[in-house]
Amino acid sequence: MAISELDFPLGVVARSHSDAQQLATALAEAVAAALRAAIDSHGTATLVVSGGRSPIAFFECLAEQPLPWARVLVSLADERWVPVGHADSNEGLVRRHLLRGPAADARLLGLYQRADSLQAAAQLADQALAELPPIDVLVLGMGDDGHTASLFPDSPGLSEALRGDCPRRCLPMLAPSVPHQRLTLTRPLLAAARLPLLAIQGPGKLDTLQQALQLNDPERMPIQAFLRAPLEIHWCP
Ligand SMILES: O=C(O)[C@H](O)[C@@H](O)[C@H](O)[C@H](O)COP(=O)(O)O
Repeated sequence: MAISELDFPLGVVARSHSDAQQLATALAEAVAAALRAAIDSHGTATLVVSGGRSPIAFFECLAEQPLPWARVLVSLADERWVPVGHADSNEGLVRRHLLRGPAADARLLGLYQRADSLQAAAQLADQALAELPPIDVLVLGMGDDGHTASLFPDSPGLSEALRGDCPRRCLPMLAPSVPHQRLTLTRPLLAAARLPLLAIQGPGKLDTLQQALQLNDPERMPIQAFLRAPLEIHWCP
């Protein structure tokens, strides 16, 4: 199946790339162009990215893009509740693979803080996110189960996080995979991004997208909440 065969809502753009490196390069160029436009428009740019395994090539391409990086604030769509030095830390991933070269001048607003509990850590992240300007560019990933950010099906608190009027910016979540304890930005914050992008790879994730479109139930497949204009999907086999 090709992504062009999926029936997305009006305004959702789907782009297909020959391989992961082509996707990473095209995504980096699209994000850099949007960041430049944001800086031209209002002097700064706010970029929110996801973690996981697949963004590394994208981060490394984006880091080399020429733009006034000191005017860019980078934050995270979600975080594993582990110290930044932990191998599973999304902040650690961004610091290693994105905040380097020209992009080393960018500022980073991380989500992880030590706390007595995941709930307390989510409160601290929620307070820190009060400083986050409106998101200019959001890059989401997606799991085979239809999760995005750390909005996981069956996680306690998912319904609250998916509310269109959720008063929290960040909530605690539980993932089925380790590390189980996660922090996620909530639907209102993510859905308000000026340019939302979804980067996925492989036929399995096309199947997941097709299921999400057919189910039309964000509680069962949270990605569905974001399959709407002006989402731009980048996919490769
Ligand atoms: O912290 C995380 O793991 C991510 O934010 C998560 O939402 C990720 O985007 C998906 O799990 C896809 O991960 P891959 O791109 O590695 O498949």
